[in-house]
Amino acid sequence: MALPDLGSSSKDAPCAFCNQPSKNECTGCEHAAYCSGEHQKEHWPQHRQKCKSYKVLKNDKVGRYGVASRTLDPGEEVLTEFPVVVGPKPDSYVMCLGCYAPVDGSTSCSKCGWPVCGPECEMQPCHASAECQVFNAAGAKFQPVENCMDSCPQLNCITPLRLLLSKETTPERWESEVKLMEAHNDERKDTYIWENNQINIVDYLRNVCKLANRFDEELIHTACGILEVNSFEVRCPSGSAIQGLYPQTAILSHNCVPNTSHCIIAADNNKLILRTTVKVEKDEELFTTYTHTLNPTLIRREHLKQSKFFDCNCTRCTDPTELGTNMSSLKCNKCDPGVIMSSNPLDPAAQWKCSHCEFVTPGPAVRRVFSIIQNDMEQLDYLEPGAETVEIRENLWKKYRSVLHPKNAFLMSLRCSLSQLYGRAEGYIMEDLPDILLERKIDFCKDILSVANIVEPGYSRLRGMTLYELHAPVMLFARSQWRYGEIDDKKLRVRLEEAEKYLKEAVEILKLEPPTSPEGMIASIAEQSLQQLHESIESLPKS
Ligand SMILES: C[S@@+](CC[C@H](N)C(=O)[O-])C[C@H]1O[C@@H](n2cnc3c(N)ncnc32)[C@H](O)[C@@H]1O
Repeated sequence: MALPDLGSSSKDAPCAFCNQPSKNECTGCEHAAYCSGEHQKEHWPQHRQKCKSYKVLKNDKVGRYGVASRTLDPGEEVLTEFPVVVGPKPDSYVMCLGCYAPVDGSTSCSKCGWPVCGPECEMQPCHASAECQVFNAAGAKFQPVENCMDSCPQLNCITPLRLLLSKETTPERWESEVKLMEAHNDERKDTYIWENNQINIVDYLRNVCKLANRFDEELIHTACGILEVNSFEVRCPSGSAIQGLYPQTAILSHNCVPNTSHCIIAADNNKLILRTTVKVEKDEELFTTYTHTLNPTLIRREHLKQSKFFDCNCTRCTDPTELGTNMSSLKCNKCDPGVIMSSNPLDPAAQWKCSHCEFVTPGPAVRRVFSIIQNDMEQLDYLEPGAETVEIRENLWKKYRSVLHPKNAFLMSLRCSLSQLYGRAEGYIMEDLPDILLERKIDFCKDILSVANIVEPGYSRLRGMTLYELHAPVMLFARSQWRYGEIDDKKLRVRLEEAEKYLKEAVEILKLEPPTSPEGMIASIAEQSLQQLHESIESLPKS
């Protein structure tokens, strides 16, 4: 652990731990004092757990934002927080209002008639102490839906209503945290979402639910805006994705290269843990990402503008090469080595130009190409896992590799899914993969890491998962080559040590995930594999 970052202070306050005179003051919390010398080593780790690792500042560009109040190590916990509210996202399918599992509408709450799995779920406080009472008192009925997999706008009022009710039940938290959150009402007023909210949420709550005396129109729209701009996705054990409002974490600004990552522990009342992914120096800004890092700049910026109402001008967005990754670039079909990039990535209308020939094309034409690819990629989400999904992705790969730069973000997304399918999909399980596919999986993982090291560096889930995917084919390919006499014992050891290095780092990253999450479960499998791999390396003849 790094030694303390102590500010020099003229205050002669006693050490917070041993009461001896001290001239040191923690630069993190600005009030605890430390003795110097020997005690420092002992007291610093104790203090580190108590001292707030970030502070909140404000400027005209972003509003509130967070900075590190001392140097933070990679993977260090920045904060933990419980949500003010959780509930369905807008336009979700019909789900139980107690546990959020998908339901078909055949079971409902005995008190209000809205969808729940059964008696246990209707008693869950999130439902029983919130909307259930309102619906019951007002006689607001849930209208049966024809197809339970379709989006159900009736549920759109649930989370805003829960948030509004929290204003009455926990007014301190509303006053000190929620009220300060950005809702972007002025920008949202002209959107179709605002119009839909007016009907499905504002009018519904005020008229059908008879809440007009408790919540005015502006307040309801503000609650909707706070959720739209600030909420995080929460994955439920049932597989449903819902939303949660975490006011401290939501203070962090966006950057397309984040230096933090968070996980949410469903089994611990949806507790969120925010950690750094890389070393963050004192006074450096803490960033999260509001969008998918494996998207090209045009798509990321469009998403941020539409959903969070700002133009991202981060270093990655400003650079036509996306920090040298070429994640936005296309191949030139007029010359061989040419790479096509935007002449101004902050302007969607700017010309895209070839780096080698005279070819130019307008930004909107590139956007149309991206739309076609996005559409193809979205179809992949509806495929059942199986051999066919490998082939469909490989075909898309072939289709786009002549158009896109090899490191383009869309090809990276395809690599991500293929790297996980090779070794798991039907007909492609790890033990049966021929060497050529082991090598393909290795190449995919290495390519993903080459961009992940830049756009999601350090302790990121993307790096952790990719390192885990990489270790197995490296190990199996080495063994296969050794078996056929293509490499000797010495080379085998080198390769297995390489696999061990990947696995070690994967464990280090993934063990920070909740043990019951998919990544946390992989961490524990990886830890066992690491032990076995280590033993198998130890048993090799030493040269
Ligand atoms: C989740 S909130 C972040 C906290 C917010 N700054 C506040 O004061 O409550 C998201 C909003 O912060 C602002 N914001 C965050 N990151 C930004 C960035 N990189 N550039 C400009 N504005 C940003 C935008 O107004 C955005 O809608």
